Amino acid sequence: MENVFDYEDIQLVPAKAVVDSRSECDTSVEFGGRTFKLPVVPANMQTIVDETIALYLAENNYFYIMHRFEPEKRLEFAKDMQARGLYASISVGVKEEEYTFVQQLVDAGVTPEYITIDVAHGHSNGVIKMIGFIKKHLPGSFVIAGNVGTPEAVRELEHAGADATKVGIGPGKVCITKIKTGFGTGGWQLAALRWCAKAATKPIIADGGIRTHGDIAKSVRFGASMVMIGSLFAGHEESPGQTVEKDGKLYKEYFGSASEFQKGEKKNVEGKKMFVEYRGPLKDTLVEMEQDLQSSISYAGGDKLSAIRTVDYVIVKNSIFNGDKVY
Ligand SMILES: NC(=O)C1=CN([C@@H]2O[C@H](COP(=O)(O)OP(=O)(O)OC[C@H]3O[C@@H](n4cnc5c(N)ncnc54)[C@H](OP(=O)(O)O)[C@@H]3O)[C@@H](O)[C@H]2O)C=CC1
Ligand SMILES: Nc1nc2c(ncn2[C@@H]2O[C@H](COP(=O)(O)O)[C@@H](O)[C@H]2O)c(=O)[nH]1
Repeated sequence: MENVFDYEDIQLVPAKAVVDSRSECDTSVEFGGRTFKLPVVPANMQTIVDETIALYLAENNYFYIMHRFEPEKRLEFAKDMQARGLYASISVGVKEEEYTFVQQLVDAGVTPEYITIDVAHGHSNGVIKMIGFIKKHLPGSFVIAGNVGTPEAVRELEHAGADATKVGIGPGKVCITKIKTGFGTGGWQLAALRWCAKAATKPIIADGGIRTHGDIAKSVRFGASMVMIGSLFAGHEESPGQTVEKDGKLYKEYFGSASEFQKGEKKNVEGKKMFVEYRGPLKDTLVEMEQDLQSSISYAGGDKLSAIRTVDYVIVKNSIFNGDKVY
């Protein structure tokens, strides 16, 4: 693979504006038959999303994916969202009990609008089998499968019936997969996204490694329909992680789904726990993301998200921050 780069190595090249105000730019995206305000989804992790946040996001036309770490709550959650006239979007794993859970959904007559198969190594027979099972028994669900990091994996999961694939092995902020195993897309996530997107015939979710709002535009440029973000969503008032105070400053807990903390045991640990700075209300960040993306669209010379997909870019190799910090 030639041209290996990551988010900080790329700058998008401005084109002449066609709008008189950034507010004219439309950041909405169609994904799985619905239109959402932003091409952004908070990570399906226990310190990022809970029932309250999922409800807020669905009610306000944002995409969400509920995590799978309180498995017994999922059926009622899906029923409750649909009873409110909202879409249900849940996660599953691939172990035997997850087949029982999918069967429970079928027996209860509940078809979640979105089901995400959420495992570390998505290019596997276990995931292919689960895609087939869901597609057979809940054909109305839009199935997102991951995580993967190669075009072969994207093709194979699409071929198995996945409606979208999720790309990103190890670029996450609380990820230690790259250190513990030597594998993954950490350090070249944007190039991996581009590589996978070239092979994809269905939407791709870019997952992990987003450190600034500009990285959302870059993900869209390199083929993402949706961008999954953990760390930038961890520090909010509503974020489910614990709030702690240190030297008069507030922080929120953020831990990996494969951390010892999440698993409750030291077995195949590929994640860590950290604290991120408190950032205030979630809705303020969502508004700021929308405004920043509107600005990106205007720099792309258009008034819709699709304008970003074709802009020129340059490779600037790790130099754009020059020691500056964004937050
Ligand atoms: N995006 C990323 O880079 C990563 C994300 N994660 C997140 O951590 C959580 C836990 O993930 P995961 O451990 O997969 O979930 P599970 O513990 O539910 O494991 C899923 C199944 O896949 C098997 N499995 C896990 N890793 C591999 C592998 N490398 N090769 C073959 N089989 C494997 C497991 O068996 P067994 O445990 O016996 O091996 C198990 O049967 C998920 O939310 C996932 O998204 C974790 C690591 C990387
Ligand atoms: N290798 C691991 N990756 C993990 C773990 N828990 C979650 N994740 C992935 O990280 C992204 C979020 O990344 P961020 O850079 O936006 O913070 C998340 O969506 C998962 O794909 C883990 O324990 N190990």
